[in-house]
This record gives sequence, C-alpha cells and structure tokens, in this order.
Amino acid sequence: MSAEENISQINERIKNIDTEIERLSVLKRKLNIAKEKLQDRKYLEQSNHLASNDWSQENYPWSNKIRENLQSVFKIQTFRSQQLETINVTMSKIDVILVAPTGCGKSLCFQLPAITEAGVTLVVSPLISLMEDQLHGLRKKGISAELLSMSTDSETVNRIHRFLNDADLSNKLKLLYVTPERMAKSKRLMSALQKCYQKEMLERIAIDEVHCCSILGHDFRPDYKYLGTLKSLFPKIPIIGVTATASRRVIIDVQKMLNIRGCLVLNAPFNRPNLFYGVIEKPNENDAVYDLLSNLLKIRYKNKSGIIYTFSIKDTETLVSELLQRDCKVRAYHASLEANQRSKVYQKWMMNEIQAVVATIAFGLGIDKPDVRFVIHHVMSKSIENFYQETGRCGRDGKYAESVLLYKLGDIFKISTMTFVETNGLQNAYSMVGYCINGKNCRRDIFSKFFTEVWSDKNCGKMCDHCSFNSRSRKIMPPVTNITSHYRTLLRIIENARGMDIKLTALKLVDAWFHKGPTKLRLEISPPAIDRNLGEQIVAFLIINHFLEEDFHYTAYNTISYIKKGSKSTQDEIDYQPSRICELPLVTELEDIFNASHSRSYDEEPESHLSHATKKQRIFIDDTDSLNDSFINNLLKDAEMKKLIDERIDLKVQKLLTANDREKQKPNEKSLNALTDQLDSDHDDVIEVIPKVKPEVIEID
Ligand SMILES: Nc1ncnc2c1ncn2[C@@H]1O[C@H](COP(=O)(O)OP(=O)(O)OP(=O)(O)O)[C@@H](O)[C@H]1O
Repeated sequence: MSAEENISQINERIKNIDTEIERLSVLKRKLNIAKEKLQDRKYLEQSNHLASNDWSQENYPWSNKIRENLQSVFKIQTFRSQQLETINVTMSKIDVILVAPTGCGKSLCFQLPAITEAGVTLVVSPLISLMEDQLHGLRKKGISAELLSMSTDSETVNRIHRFLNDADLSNKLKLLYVTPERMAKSKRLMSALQKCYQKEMLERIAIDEVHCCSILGHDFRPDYKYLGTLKSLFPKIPIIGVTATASRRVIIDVQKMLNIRGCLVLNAPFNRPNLFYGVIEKPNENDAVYDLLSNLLKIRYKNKSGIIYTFSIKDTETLVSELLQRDCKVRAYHASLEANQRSKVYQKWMMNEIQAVVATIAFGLGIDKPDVRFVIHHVMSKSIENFYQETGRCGRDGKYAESVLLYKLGDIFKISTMTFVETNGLQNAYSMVGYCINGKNCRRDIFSKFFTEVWSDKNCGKMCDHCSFNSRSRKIMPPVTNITSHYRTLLRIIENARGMDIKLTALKLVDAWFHKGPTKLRLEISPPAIDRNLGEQIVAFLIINHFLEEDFHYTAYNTISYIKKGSKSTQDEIDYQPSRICELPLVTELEDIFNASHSRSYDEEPESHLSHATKKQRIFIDDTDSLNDSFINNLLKDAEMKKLIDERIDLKVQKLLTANDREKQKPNEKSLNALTDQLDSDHDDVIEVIPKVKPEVIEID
C-alpha cells in the first residue's frame, strides 16, 4: 500500500472516530439532561413529601418552650402566617426557605429557635446596618448576640472566637451575625465554627435575604456564593433561608447554590392586605410634578412618614431641592453620599425629624421603620419584583399605608434604556409598564402572576385603585377603543419619517400624530380626536405588546430609544388577532386614588382581607345620578385637595368619551348609554378591544 493510501485510510479512521465522539457526546448530553430531570423529580418528591406534613402543630417537644419564649421574650401573642410552620421545620433539623413579604416577621423564625436551643445560631446577612438593628433589638430583650464584619475591632473578634472555641462559653452566645465577606475571607472564623460544630454547639445557619445567593436575584452578592460550601462543611446543621423575593427561578437557583435541593419551601401569601396600591398620571411639566408631590406631602400625608423613590441620583437631588423650596421636610439618600451622611439621613427619618426620604434604590435592604405610611414612586421601578420590594417598606406595623406610583410615557424609556442590556431587562421593565397602564384588573393581580399565586380580586378588599373604583355606587366600564386605525396611522408616520431618514422617539411620534413638532413629520390627515394622554397610553400598549418596538442607539452621553415597527406589525398579526385586549383607559386619575382611600383610618389593622373589604364600603355614597361634580364633591372633605382634583376632572371626563361625544357636556347616564350604543356599532376592524361586555353604567351598592 502506498503512503498516500495509508494516509487516506488513517484519515478515514479518524473521521469515523470523530463521528463516534460526536455521537457519544450527544448521548452524554442527553443522559445528563435525563439525569438532571430525574434528580429534579427526586428533589421535587422530597420537597412534596415534606410539604405534605402539617407543620402547624404545637405538640413537638419544643412547642411549649417556643410559645413561652414568644410571649415572655418577644412579647408577641400570636404567630403570623408561616412563622410557626417554619420554626417547626427548622427545629426538626430540616432545611427550609421561607418566602414572605417584607415586614411580616421572618427574623423571628430563626431568632426564636436560637434562644430556645442551647447552641449558637449563625446568621449570614448582607448589610451591617441591618445586622446592627437586629443586634440592638435582641440585646434590648436580653439576648446575647454578636456581629462579625470585615471592620469589627480585634478585641471583639477575639471575644467571639473565645465564645466559639470554648464549650462552656458557646452556650452564652445565642446569635452570631456575620457578613458573607467575613465568611468567605476568614479562615480563622471557619476553623472556629468547625470546632463549635464538632462540639455540637453550632445549632443552625440562617441566611437572611437568601435571594442574594442567586445571580438571578435582584441584589446578587458575589460573596454569597461561598455559602455553597456550608452544607458540606456542616452537613448536620439545618439551613434556614429567608427572603421576600418569591420568583420561582430564583428560589431554585438558591437551592442549587446552597446544596439544599429538595428542602421545604414555605410561602407566606404575597398579599399585604394593609397596603393600598394606586397609579396616578404624572403631569408632563416638572413644576406640576413638584407641586403634586408637595401637595401630597403637605396635605394627604401631613404628619405621616414615607419614602419617595426616584430614578437617579440627579433626580433625588433635584426633587429634594424643589420640595425644600415648597417647605417640605425631605432629604436625599443615594449611593454617592458618604456613609455617615446616609446614616444621618436615616436616623433623622427614623426619629421623624424629616417627613420623607427621597431616594434611589440604594435606600433598600434593612429599613425597619414600622410606621412608614406611604411610598411614592416618582418614576416606576425597573421590575415588578423591585417595585414589590420597595412598596413593601411601608405599613410594616400592619396598619393602613399607601403605594402611589406616578406614571407617564416618557418614564418608560428612562427604564428601558438602562435595562435593555440586562438579561430579561426589557421584559421586566415592560411588566412594570403593564402594571402602570393596566386599566381594569386588580393591581394585586399583576403581583400574583409574578409570584405564581392564584388570586381572586375579592381578596383585595378594595385596597387598590381599580377594585376601589369599580366598587363605587356606579361602575363605569372603559369605552371600547378601536385602535387599529390609530396603529396604522402610527406605522405610516414611522414609515414617512424613515423615508426622510429620520428616526422618531416615542414622544416625537406622539407629537407628529397630534400635529405638534415639525410639519414634515405629520401626515395629511387630521390629528386623532382623542386626548393626548390616551394617545400616549395607546403607544405604550403597542410597545409592550410588540406591535411597536424600541430601537436603542448609543450616543457619547446616553442611549436613545427610537420607535420602529414591532414584530407583530405584519398584516397577519393585525388581521388575525382581533380579540386582543387593550386595557384602556389606563391610568387612575388623581381623584380616584384620593377618593378611594380618603376616609381610611391610618390606625386600623385589617383583621383579614375580607373583613377589611366590608368596612371600606361605607366610603362610597349611594348616588344614582351621573358622575357629576356633586358626586365628586360629596366624596371630598378637603378643600385644597378638591381644587387639585377639580382641575383634573375634565381630563377624566374626556377620556371616557370618544370623538363624537366630546362636546362640553358631563357624561350623564344618557350620554354614557349613547356612547355604549355607538361603540357597539363600531366593531369593524377592531384589533384592540376592552372586554367583550357592553360598556355600561352599572348600579351597585
Ligand atoms: N407574630 C408577630 N406578631 C406581631 N409582630 C411581629 C410578629 N412577628 C414579627 N413581628 C414584628 O414585625 C416586625 C418586622 O419583622 P422583621 O424585621 O422580622 O420582618 P422581615 O420579614 O424580616 O422584613 P424584611 O423583609 O424587611 O427584612 C418586627 O418589628 C417584629 O418584631
């Protein structure tokens, strides 16, 4: 055989081997996937098995002691949802993750077992201020607790190590708080914990804000990854993780990271029944926004404590300066302030020396002020998850508190240009926009989808603007809005601009549509006969449903969002999706939120969602006339607020009318019925409709 033939034979064999390798690696991949699935199933079965147990019993060996300590040390009479269950699971030495809303008492679930058992509980927590607060509270109750961070002085470090190394002394240290950084970087600490473990004096490991372990969690902390070694270092020690972040994928990721797959996950209901949620249309002019905020602080929230969240450091500074000029007691809080300045602001706020902190999301973890009565979002959050966390900081005492979000179209792009590079960033931002422009569903319905919990609007107890508004003496269904022709006009404007090589931002697009701005961008047809705000909401709806799409462009200073045709802009999509629901009109007007909650007492703690609902019904007068001024007047007691609201009633009225009904009349029952008839006959070519029910005035109460 010639050398040439030999080489060719060898090549042939190599090729066959490559094919075989490829086949085997495909097989290996498949087997790995199958193994992963089987493991998932095994863990799920394990978890389900644990979940099938009734953990709410009080006949465990520790039950009497737990109850006694609850009452004598913590001065608490009854457990809140899932507290007893979590305590029983962790006392049974089973790993558990508790997902419960902010402020509902997760810390008790590891503090109470800690003082009931002999050894030490290690608590890993992300923030020193958070730990200091807990330490302060525990010491006031006479419980011995220590804190070990990267900045702890050597004397304290030595004392703590003596506790851990000495069998007699460890009994005297009940809770040791550490930062994940300290855990990851201190071999001395780890070896002391090993000794403590060997002497069977390490009782439990609690991980506060456990979502920080997951890269998918909103507060991911790299040093939390180190905690993955704890289960192998201390296999017999139960881990308890607590968080208010309920996303399923975050929890699964956390379980994997901590090597506690198959552990029990307990979920307290996401609903905070004492929080009222509402969205207010944000004026376009900055001064009007500052006036609105200052009115809220000085009238509605007079003598009440709260937080105003905004988008950027610059925004916090501007807001504070404007509100100070309007005699409001506010201070800024953001990441660029020195630590001592931040702490000063926090302390002043805690002491009620300032009414509200104007903050970026830097003001977050660890805020434990019980009487926060309002959280205002000057700009929407970047995700529902963030929003839920941020609003959760009010009403921690269980009494009535309000979340108010100020929404306008332009704010969408502040968020989207910042988040579009993040994994799921745009999707998260659009869910948030969905919350803002949702025109009919209970606001909590959106949270429930996020937390994959089944939700019935009845449980809201009229504690959101929609449920409250819908429960008035009359219910006005939003008019059916055919936006197909609007959509086509918008596409034509975009196409026309493209022909001139011009890109349009959403606001420019709306301008051109309403015949504002450069004439060359306008079409030779009349502007739409609808209110501009409604036009902006239609554009937002089209964007988040991908009929229009954002097109991001970088400049030297920032990122600009232009609007282009969306992936659903094909004729097929338009023609064959006739029943898509556009929830218009979308944003609650100022008077809705004020009327809805005006007569609520800030001192009552709802006994349950439903009992709350019954109590609240009294605030709506039984007026069978039309939605007219006297109806609104009767609801209002506050003259200044009434003035503010009066100014906006016309806007509300306009939104309820379509083009033909926009004469100056108030929408009495007759006009609304006429509107109904007209809209009923206007169903051709509809791609977006409000629920199929006939829009009508419904008598209730
Ligand atoms: N069963 C209970 N009854 C009454 N008050 C309770 C109960 N359990 C805890 N609390 C109180 O509720 C407040 C909030 O508790 P805690 O700080 O543990 O909340 P959290 O769920 O950890 O909140 P966050 O998610 O913000 O950390 C504390 O003042 C605590 O004393």
